[in-house]
Amino acid sequence: MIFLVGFMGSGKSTVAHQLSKDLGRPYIEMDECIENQEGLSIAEMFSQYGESYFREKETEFLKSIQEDSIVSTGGGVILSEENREILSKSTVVYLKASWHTIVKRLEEDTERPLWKGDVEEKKSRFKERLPIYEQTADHIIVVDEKTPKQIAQEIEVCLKD
Ligand SMILES: Nc1ncnc2c1ncn2[C@@H]1O[C@H](COP(=O)(O)OP(=O)(O)O)[C@@H](O)[C@H]1O
Ligand SMILES: O=C(O)C1=C[C@@H](OP(=O)(O)O)[C@@H](O)[C@H](O)C1
Ligand SMILES: [Mg+2]
Repeated sequence: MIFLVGFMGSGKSTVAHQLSKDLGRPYIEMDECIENQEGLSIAEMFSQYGESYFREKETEFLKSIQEDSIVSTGGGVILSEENREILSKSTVVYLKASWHTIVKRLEEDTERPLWKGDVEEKKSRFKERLPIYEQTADHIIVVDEKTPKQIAQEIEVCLKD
């Protein structure tokens, strides 16, 4: 299993798709699978049942993955110790994006419930999470100013090491 982790907008979903094509390996988009299982969008889960409900579903899903695949996680997957424990049994690749890159990419976003409102709040979430991504990762790929194809190629190189 290869887990892609990183902040919202770092490109986990985009790069998982690219990497899957390049390596000819299946990929799993966690957020989408949870949405399909629940029959609700993530935004609806947050507004109807709260963030903690989504986090429970995230952990349940993580535990249920069987197929050896490339997994695009949600940005908050590293928050729980239990999740980090599961990730630590596989290869974890952190897509490291600068704050500037994240803001540029998510400028138009209206889907992500934790990418809303006060910019300082969003920035402090970004800063709080940075060390956790770094501690959880086996490999760190800086993604700023790179195309998904370039990023996938860098990942392929470090997976061979
Ligand atoms: N390497 C990249 N260069 C430019 N834009 C990108 C890149 N990777 C992702 N994006 C764009 O950034 C946004 C967030 O990407 P996404 O893959 O959904 O990130 P994540 O899953 O980490 O939240 C999307 O609009 C996507 O098209
Ligand atoms: O960072 C987070 O806490 C979240 C990130 C989202 O996924 P992306 O990282 O793919 O945007 C999604 O799981 C949910 O909105 C919560
Ligand atoms: Mg995503």
